[in-house]
Amino acid sequence: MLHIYKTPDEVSHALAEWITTNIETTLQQQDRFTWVVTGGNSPKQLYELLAAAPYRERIDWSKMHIFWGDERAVPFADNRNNAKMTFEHLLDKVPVVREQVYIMDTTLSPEESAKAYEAILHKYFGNDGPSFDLVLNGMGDDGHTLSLFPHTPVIHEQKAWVTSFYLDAQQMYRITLTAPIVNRARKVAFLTFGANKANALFEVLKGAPNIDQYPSQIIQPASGQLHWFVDEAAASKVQA
Ligand SMILES: O=C1O[C@H](COP(=O)(O)O)[C@@H](O)[C@H](O)[C@H]1O
Repeated sequence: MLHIYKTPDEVSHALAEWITTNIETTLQQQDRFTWVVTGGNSPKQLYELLAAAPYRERIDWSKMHIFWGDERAVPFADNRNNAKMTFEHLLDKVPVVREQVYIMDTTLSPEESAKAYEAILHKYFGNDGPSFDLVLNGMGDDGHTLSLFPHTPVIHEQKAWVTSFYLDAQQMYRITLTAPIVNRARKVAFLTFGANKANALFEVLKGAPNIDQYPSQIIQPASGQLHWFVDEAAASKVQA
């Protein structure tokens, strides 16, 4: 489902409301909510909104269990670290239970970190694999999501739940959930805005299948819902 709003500000507000309502509704039926958060720049305003009234009070943070979709293999103190950004804009400001926050450990080697995160998921969800209540994704200008970058083998990973690889273009290791695990989620929401994403959004939603060029195309929940929250600038080619 495509949700289009005029400005990035409106997108962030609408998504804050949507996420909060989802959490409230889900927690009427179960006692925990598992949320995979995204990194990058796009979610900063959304996270600030969720950390403030009225959303902060509407969410039962004691029942929130937080995971990451991907991580840049840099120390936690590095500004590029996705977990650091999430703490600064959201988690440090809400009464989340620290033991229910599962960061990708970048003190380990990328390979060990991926294995350790997979072990965490096995322990938490059992061997059948996770089925997260919500996965929040971003999409880069190049159509990547999570750390599934164009023309990288991780796009096709079927066995591992979490994997790592060296991203030549950024001279950095990445750690990422793989597509099959994300596609088991009950709901996946993309947050995407800005004219620089218009081409990728068009190709992902309307273009011919080409997951190597536009990895976001691979995110198709098997039995869950897929939502795109975008602004008019990002949607300009889709709407034309
Ligand atoms: O590198 C990354 O980029 C994507 C997209 O970020 P955005 O700021 O352009 O929305 C992000 O979803 C991912 O977590 C991050 O590692």
